Amino acid sequence: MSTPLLEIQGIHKRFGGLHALNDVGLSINAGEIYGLIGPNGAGKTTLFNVLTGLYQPDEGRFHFDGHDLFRKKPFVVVRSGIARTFQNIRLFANMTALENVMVGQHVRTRSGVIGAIFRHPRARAEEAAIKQRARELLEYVGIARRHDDLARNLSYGDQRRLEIARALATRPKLLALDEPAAGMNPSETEGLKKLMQKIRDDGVTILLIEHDVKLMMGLCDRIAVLDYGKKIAEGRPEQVKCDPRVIEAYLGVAPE
Ligand SMILES: Nc1ncnc2c1ncn2[C@@H]1O[C@H](COP(=O)(O)OP(=O)(O)OP(=O)(O)O)[C@@H](O)[C@H]1O
Repeated sequence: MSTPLLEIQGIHKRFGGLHALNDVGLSINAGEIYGLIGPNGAGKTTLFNVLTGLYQPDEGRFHFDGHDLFRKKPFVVVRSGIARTFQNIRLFANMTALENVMVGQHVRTRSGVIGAIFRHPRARAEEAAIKQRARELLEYVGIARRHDDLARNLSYGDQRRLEIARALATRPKLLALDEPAAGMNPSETEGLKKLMQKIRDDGVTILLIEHDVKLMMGLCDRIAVLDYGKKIAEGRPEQVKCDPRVIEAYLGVAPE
């Protein structure tokens, strides 16, 4: 069997007396769309924050693509190939769509943000390449026509797409999406589903938090279910939706 792209074991995260993640382990294979579901407060975003270096876990093991990422800083995690979006959109509201994506690429440039500001010749050449790539990414996520618009003027669905473009700009192997369909109408959600499938088909593994159970069941290869900080089930969608612990904790009734 091939080595998983991401493997965590025995992850614990406590906030004072609250045990937000309690012995959580999972492994994600390259090329999967892996879903994370669970009731509000189950620990899903906390797990994302641990996986992206925003929170330091108290215990556990965390390996990604040959790197030991346990308690590593966010920039180390990004450079190792994990990018994410946030539950509450975090764009640079007063920058254009194009500029938002260009910022995402600076983690991979040789001259970095400072070099770009002082406009060294090498930085200028890099900047042109970055701009070109940013245009391609906007095209890829389907919002090329909005490249000169300020991020705050984009529709909600387009802002979500822009966040994905910015995350892809870091050239991730794993893209972690925190509730990307929240607030979307059914046709926007359908479009987003197609975009996620395209991203996966182009070689990027996806870890996804979503409350839209229908979307998750139709999209994910495997799903893990968290409840009160513990993983209570994991498997293919059709297995998970019939699991009595999942029905009791989360689904209430079995979905059709
Ligand atoms: N920085 C923090 N300080 C204290 N408690 C926190 C912190 N972050 C999360 N928690 C708590 O940890 C628990 C898990 O929260 P988390 O946001 O991970 O849940 P979630 O499954 O993502 O929920 P939702 O579906 O509502 O987004 C909650 O009880 C939350 O209040």
